[in-house]
This record gives sequence, C-alpha cells and structure tokens, in this order.
Amino acid sequence: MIGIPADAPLDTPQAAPEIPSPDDATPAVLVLADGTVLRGLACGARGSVCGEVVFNTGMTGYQEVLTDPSYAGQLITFTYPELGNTGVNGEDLEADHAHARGCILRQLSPRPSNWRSEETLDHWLVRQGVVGIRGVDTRALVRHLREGGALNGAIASDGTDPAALLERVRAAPSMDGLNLAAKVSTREPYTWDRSCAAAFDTRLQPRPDRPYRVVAIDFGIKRAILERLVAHGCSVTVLPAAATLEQVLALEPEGVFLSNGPGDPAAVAEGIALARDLLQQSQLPVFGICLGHQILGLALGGRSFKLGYGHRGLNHPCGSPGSVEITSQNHGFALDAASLPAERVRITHLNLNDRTVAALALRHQPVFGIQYHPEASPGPHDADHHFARFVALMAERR
Ligand SMILES: NC(=O)CC[C@H](N)C(=O)O
Repeated sequence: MIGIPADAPLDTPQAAPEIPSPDDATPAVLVLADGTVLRGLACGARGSVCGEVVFNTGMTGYQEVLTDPSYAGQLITFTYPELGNTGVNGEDLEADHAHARGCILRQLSPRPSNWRSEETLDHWLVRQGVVGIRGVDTRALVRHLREGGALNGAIASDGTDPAALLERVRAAPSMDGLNLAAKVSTREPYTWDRSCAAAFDTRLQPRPDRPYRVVAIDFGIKRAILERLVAHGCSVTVLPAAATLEQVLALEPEGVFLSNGPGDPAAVAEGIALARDLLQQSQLPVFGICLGHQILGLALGGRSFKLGYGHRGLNHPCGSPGSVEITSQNHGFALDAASLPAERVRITHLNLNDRTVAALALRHQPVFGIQYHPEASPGPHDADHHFARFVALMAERR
C-alpha cells in the first residue's frame, strides 16, 4: 500500500491485507516538515501517511481519541508511554471507524489485559488503515513540537525514502484554512436515542415526561455527546454540516446543538452562516462544544487563531471565579477574546494554563459555547453539568 494521499476522502479507511505479528520489526520513519527524521518500528497498517503532527497527554482513552472525528487528518503522538494495555472493544468508539491518520508511540503492549478487550490495538490499527510508528522517544518529540509548534509530518513503514517523504510533507496543505467538517459530517439526517448508563447519571435531574427535542449539527460529532444529551433527557436529530435554518426549524427543535469537529473553524462557512441565522432569527437555546463553540464566536463577529501546539489531554484546568473544572480537551484553534463583542458576549471560563477563552455565553440570548469536552470520553466528568445547563434553558421555555 502506498498510503493515504493527503487529499483522500477522510471517511474511507484503507485496510491493509495482512495482520503482522506483534514481534514484527519492520522499520518505520517519522519525518517532520522542518526536516527532523525519527526512526522506529512499524505498528498498525503498513504504508505511508501525511498529516498534522499533534500530541495528546491523556493517560487513558486511546480508542476514543483515535476514533474522535476531531482528529481527522492528524498524526497523534501519545505521551503515555505504553499503548494497547486494555486492547480494543466495540463500545468505546466515538465513530464507526478511526479518524486519526497515524499514531506515534513509545511502546505498544503486545498482550492486552481487560475483560472487555476483543482485539489487540495493533490488529485494530491494521484493520482501520491507521499507520503507526513505535519505539519513538515521544518525550523528545513533544518538546520539539512545544518549541516549534504543531507542524505537518509523515510516517512511513513501507520503505519510502525520508527525502521523498519530506517532499510530500512540504506539499501537504496546512491545517490553517482547511474545512474538514464537511468531509466527516453525516450525509443523511438520523436520530439518536441511545444513552450511556454511566454511574454519574444518578446525579441528573428527574427525566422529563417528554424528551427535549434537540437538533444537533454534525461537524464531526462524537457519540459520547449524543449519549450525554440523551442521558440528560433529550431526543436528538442529527443534521449534516450544511443544514440550513429552514431545515433546522422544520424539525421544531426546542434547542440546537453545534458539534465538535476537525479542521479550521474559520473555514466552516456553512456552519458560521447557520449559527448567524440562528442567533439573528430565532430565540432558541443554542449550545456549542469545541468547533461548535468556535463557530458561535465567529458568527458573533469574533476571530479564531491557531494555537502554538494545541490543547489535547485530560487534565486541563478551566475556570470561572470561584470554581475550577478539570477538563478533557482536543483543539488546535481558539477564539481571540479581544475580538468578541463585549456588549453581546460574556467570557465565562478561561483556560487556566494559558488564559485562552474556554467558554462564552450571550448576555441577552440563551446561547453558550464550551471550548473543552463536557462529555469527557475520555476524561473527567467535572464539566457534565453544561449539558444540564442546556436542558435547563429548554425547560424554562416549555
Ligand atoms: N474537538 C474539536 O471540535 C476541535 C475543533 C477544531 N478543529 C480545533 O482544532 O480547534
């Protein structure tokens, strides 16, 4: 297999024909756009892939991370030193298939140990067409990315020459300006009624007699978000990223949800136009998470910018005066606080590591956005109350 070209549709994983044995010592190479070359051993699918090299500092949740559509087009460096310990199961998937293009690891566990494990991570990566490299000094790589910023790179385990790879990397598009939401969004509307029966559901308010009708716009939605909305008493209809205000209103929603998703928020023109229409022509409660939050800010006339190396991990503190929540994060862009119209928007939470905008709310409309991930998956559940906030806005209007 030659690998997945940079412009390949993101929703067609390319399965490699054979499952290599875990003791296979095929060499692999990682080449960064600045010319850095790191050598290691192959894991997952054999081939070569190009994408933005980012890092995730979470200690758990590799399955959720690799299937989160927000990682489409990216090569993920995992800082946790051994991956695959708990294998792969059919329940912890955030989408039907992997969205990350490649993974960069220190060490791959050959023998999973978990009662839910159905398959080794290595087998699953092969079936999903995710090209991996193991044996990399991920600490050195992360220091490099933190100093120089996230940049494009390529992994090859098919013998491609590093110089040829570097040429491909330099020709690949930058994440800046890429609308990837359109590529990963659902083609057809669908409804979702499955809830996750997590223990923390016991803290929820009593279920309503009738579920709250929510329309969710899919820019790359994670399943856990749909499950949390249902757990909080909503019934959800999911519409494609290009949905119009008429299509949304035709479903008579009580609230509209704008999802997470990959790529540059400023490039998601159809989503920004829909958010603008919603804010101007309806008084509906609107809740945005991550890309959805960024789209809300852009619809309000704000500006987004690319962070140096992004926030991807499970322990990012975010706060409003008097309260701090430890949050799950996965984003490479953020809203510029100074660009948001202060007479309409209140910044309710800041990221306490770098003081970037972590959440906003409109002063005169039932609309709010959260840059981090209240659905966790993976991560802490401190921020789950934001789903209850959305439901409370809909309940007030019944
Ligand atoms: N998880 C997300 O929704 C990510 C949003 C956007 N693609 C970013 O990187 O900032």
